[in-house]
Amino acid sequence: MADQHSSVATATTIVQHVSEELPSRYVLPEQHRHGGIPAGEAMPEPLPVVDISRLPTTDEASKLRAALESWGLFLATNHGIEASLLDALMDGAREFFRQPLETRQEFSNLVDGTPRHKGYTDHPVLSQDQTIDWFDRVHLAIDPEDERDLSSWPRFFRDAMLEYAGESKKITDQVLRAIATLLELEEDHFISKFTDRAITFAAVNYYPPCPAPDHVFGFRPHSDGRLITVLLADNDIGGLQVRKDGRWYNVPTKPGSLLVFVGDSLEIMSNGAFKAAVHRVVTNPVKERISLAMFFGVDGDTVLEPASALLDETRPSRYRKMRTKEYIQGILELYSRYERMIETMKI
Ligand SMILES: O=C(O)CCC(=O)C(=O)O
Ligand SMILES: [Fe+2]
Repeated sequence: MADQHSSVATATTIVQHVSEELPSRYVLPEQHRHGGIPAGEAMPEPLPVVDISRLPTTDEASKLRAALESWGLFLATNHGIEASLLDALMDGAREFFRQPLETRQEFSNLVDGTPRHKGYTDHPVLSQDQTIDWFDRVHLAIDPEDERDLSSWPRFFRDAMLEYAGESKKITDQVLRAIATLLELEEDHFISKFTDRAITFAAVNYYPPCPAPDHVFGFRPHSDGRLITVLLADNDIGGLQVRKDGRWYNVPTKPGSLLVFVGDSLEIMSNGAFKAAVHRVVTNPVKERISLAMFFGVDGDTVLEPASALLDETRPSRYRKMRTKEYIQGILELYSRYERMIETMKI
């Protein structure tokens, strides 16, 4: 999420020392508490499932449309990625987070004390008085390729991650082709924007057990900034929730499948036809949880704006234009105040 991180003790470290009392910087201000009830509701209908291998067919494309219109999120099946690769990623991630702090810090995001948007960190902190969420993460720059810096990736999941990055990009391309077709745009409308400077990031998230789940967020409510997020979520433990009409619903997982989210950039480019999924993670008092998010975005200089073919006199632009890098910077600034950048873009 953020480009800046602090060097304070991580949630993982804190949880080893604190059993009942939370350090105050994790404790949510009263107005942001989730009603003291971290449990979300069961979805009123099953989470839509899209068979990626059937996506070019109109049947499957209409399922995709329904999924995007109702939740901005769906479960992707038959995506072509071997279950063994997904398992290797999860196992590698789990192994990394089980290492002593010393080992984890070999991959720190700090270079001479200065945070970068790569490496191992506790939750992004923009100011010292901001509350933070109960998770640690490893950020990896995947694209552009010249920023990849493989030697700095934790060996525990390096090879699996590299393979997975390529495979999940194929899913993203298939989904974006189908979405362009649904919007009656050229099939390559979105993927033609993935130039060799396009940005792909991976985040490996770790939520340690939390002694007070109703006083913290695992990950505060947000939508992802890029076009598409492909998420590999822990099958053993829930916690991810999505918001719809002001209510929070538990997102189910399915072994072998992936979750695909619409991000803010796609919401803007589709002129709001498909809205970004607002989601959050709640913690568990006894179980740890791991997820792996792959964010696919356009390059920083690309202007985010609705596709011109979607605009005419009767369908005006519903969003202001902004360069991607400024948009992402805006997300980071508003994040500390629990606000969403996309709201400031609406006309
Ligand atoms: O942990 C999860 O399930 C979601 C993570 C997430 O929302 C993110 O990395 O942006
Ligand atoms: Fe997210």
